[in-house]
Amino acid sequence: MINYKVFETAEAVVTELSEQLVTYSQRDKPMHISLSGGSTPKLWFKLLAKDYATKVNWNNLHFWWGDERCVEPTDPESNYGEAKALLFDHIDIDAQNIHRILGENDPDDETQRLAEEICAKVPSVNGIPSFDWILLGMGGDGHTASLFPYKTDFNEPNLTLVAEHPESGQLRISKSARLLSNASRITYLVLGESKAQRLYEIATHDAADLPYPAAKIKALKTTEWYLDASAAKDL
Ligand SMILES: O=C1O[C@H](COP(=O)(O)O)[C@@H](O)[C@H](O)[C@H]1O
Repeated sequence: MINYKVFETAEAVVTELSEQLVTYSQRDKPMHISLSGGSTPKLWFKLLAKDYATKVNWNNLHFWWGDERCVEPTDPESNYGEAKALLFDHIDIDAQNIHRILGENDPDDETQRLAEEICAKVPSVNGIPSFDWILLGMGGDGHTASLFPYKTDFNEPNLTLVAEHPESGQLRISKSARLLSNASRITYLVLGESKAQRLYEIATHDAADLPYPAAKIKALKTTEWYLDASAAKDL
């Protein structure tokens, strides 16, 4: 049974996520949170910068990313660059709490460096690092992070990998399915009508019968889908 949380508007979705971020930030230990890229989280970042800058205990949170495009951090395609412009430039957070993927570096070297940084900083469960909360998006083709349909090895033993966008050929660095699945909690954040058909397909088929990484990757404890009414219209 897929765990859907449907809200009337996109604003209501990101308000709920913001309140949960406040709660995470009040825990008695540092929390490791992995952000999604692409366009969907922009609304959330803007709301956090506007209304939550002083409500969140930012320095109890460590931010990571599910994936990054192999571009400079100043490139409009950079997932980190977008989060920096919309959120991190507007809040008081220590630079050491922001663990960006260095998309400008050699992808193989960066993949290795990133895995080492994750192992050094994120507490392990079952022998590998376990993020407290991973936010993931879903592309219109069913990809998540930079794990693409028909291109993803779900048994990949490494924690991080280099991926290639199937259409543009753009190189990406991504957490592997193994690392994503070892999170305590995964929240898929999916907004807008353009994702409705893919969501319907996921809702009406066994994940095993679908090629979509977003349908297959689940966390250790909680996997849930935060949707606005437009995205959920066919469910
Ligand atoms: O390329 C990517 O796509 C997905 C979905 O992006 P969106 O623009 O449809 O929200 C995103 O989750 C991933 O991090 C990103 O690099």
